[in-house]
Amino acid sequence: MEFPTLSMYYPELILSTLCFILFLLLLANWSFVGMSLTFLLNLHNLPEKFTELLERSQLGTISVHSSKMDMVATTNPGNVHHVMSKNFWNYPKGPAFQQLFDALGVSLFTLDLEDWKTYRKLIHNYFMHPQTHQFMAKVIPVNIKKGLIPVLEHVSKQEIVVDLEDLFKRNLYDFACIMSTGFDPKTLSVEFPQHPFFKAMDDMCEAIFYRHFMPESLWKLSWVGIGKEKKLNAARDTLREIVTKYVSMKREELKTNKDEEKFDFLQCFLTQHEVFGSVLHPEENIRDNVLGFIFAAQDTTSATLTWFFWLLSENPDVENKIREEMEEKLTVKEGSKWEISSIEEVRKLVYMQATLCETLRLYPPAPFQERIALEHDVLPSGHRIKPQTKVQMSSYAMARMTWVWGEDCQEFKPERWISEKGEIKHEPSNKFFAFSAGPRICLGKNMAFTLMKAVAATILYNYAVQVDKTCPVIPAASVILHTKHGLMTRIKSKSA
Ligand code: HEM
Repeated sequence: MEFPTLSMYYPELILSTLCFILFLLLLANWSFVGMSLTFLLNLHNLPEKFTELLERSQLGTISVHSSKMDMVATTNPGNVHHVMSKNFWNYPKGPAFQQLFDALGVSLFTLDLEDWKTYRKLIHNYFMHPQTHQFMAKVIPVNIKKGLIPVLEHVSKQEIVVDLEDLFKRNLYDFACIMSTGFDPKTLSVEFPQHPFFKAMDDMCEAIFYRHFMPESLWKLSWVGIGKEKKLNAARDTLREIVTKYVSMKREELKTNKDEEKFDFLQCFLTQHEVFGSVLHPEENIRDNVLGFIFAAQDTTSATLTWFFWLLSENPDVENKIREEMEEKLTVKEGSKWEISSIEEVRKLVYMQATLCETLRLYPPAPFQERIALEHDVLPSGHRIKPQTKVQMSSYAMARMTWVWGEDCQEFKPERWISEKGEIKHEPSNKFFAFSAGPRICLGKNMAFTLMKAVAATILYNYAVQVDKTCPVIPAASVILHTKHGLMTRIKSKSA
């Protein structure tokens, strides 16, 4: 008779040990798990669930305490101002944020305190430099003429159903790559070529979203290589590989023929241009900041344009007003299409800008921001903060609070953005929180508006967009507010 040996039981032993560890983890994190479960069960409409909870709270703020974590969630503009501006240095993103977003490495987006300050200054210099503005002014029209228009012509002639969100992701990836590296990957072309960037970006954003609702100790078991963490590992490698390739291509290019016309982010970094100072930056920092640039520019603008076109399909009167404004303000040769010749043209489109602001108010691409307290504090709403309390601020929920935006807050109303003088009404960033607020406010806000107006005007002036109403348009489970199933449309040329 053969006696059982230990090796025969290896699989069962491993499985039961893992179950036991899991059980201990659950016990240790029980209240956090309870809260996470509530959210996990509502993943399909999490932003709405969050809004519901905060709507019923006092002063738009709730606090959750557990043995493992203290958290305050708020939609209160006073609290947002306090955390993001007034007491900024007490509320870094913290090491936990860096771990959640580890795929973005050591970039402006993940850095904190003094390190962040150093890179913010350098990257701010780049964004404010007149040559950056000139480079952008050249890139936007070329990107639209060579990338967007040929594809729109093709899908309208062939009467192809097109996912507008996919089209925007491609167009804005191409734009972000040219601005950040000087190279055009041409992912928006009539062949709609497969490109590893898009799957990697979607997998990364989804996995980071799920990490928010799992105990850290669980998702840190990533060596097990399962599920979303496995996809995240692959995504991290893919994204790094893509950017590393651009860095070496740039080095080669710089050796032979430095293109004086280009003023891309990477070129400035590598040539130690005055904007980045004469310091030699570590290779990883260069790679991660280029990736951070692409992440910041591509996903946010493509998500906004997608919700913008969906909202127009639900509000034809708004679309008509945009068309009237374009007829009045854009110069077009009789019988021809409108093609952007200079970015100054779209600056005049005030109603279009108001509609984009209203889209960003209701569907902010980054629906919430998180900070972690260093020291004891009291928020303007009276909530007490202990060191290590997580403060979560939701711009999505804030847009739906009657006491912040008025009784008509749920309505899509671009008019709320227009002043009596017919100009764009300024709303403080702690209330219109889509671009964040305080010293960490988005550096690409102006670039984003110019770009989105140029793309939207090209489509709306020259084409009719019919949204397929049989396909539900709902938010995806992701840190970026994309749609779950895309935006299926038919595009018809007006001159056909
Ligand atoms: C609709 C478009 C956009 C929206 C809604 C948006 C929103 C935001 C938000 C919410 C943040 C803060 C993120 C955080 O701290 O966790 C941010 C930061 C940033 N954004 Fe944007 N963004 C947009 C477009 C752009 C574009 C086109 C660029 C250009 C590359 C850009 C560059 C940046 C940078 C560099 C930061 C980091 C700032 C820092 O941490 O100091 N953004 N953006």
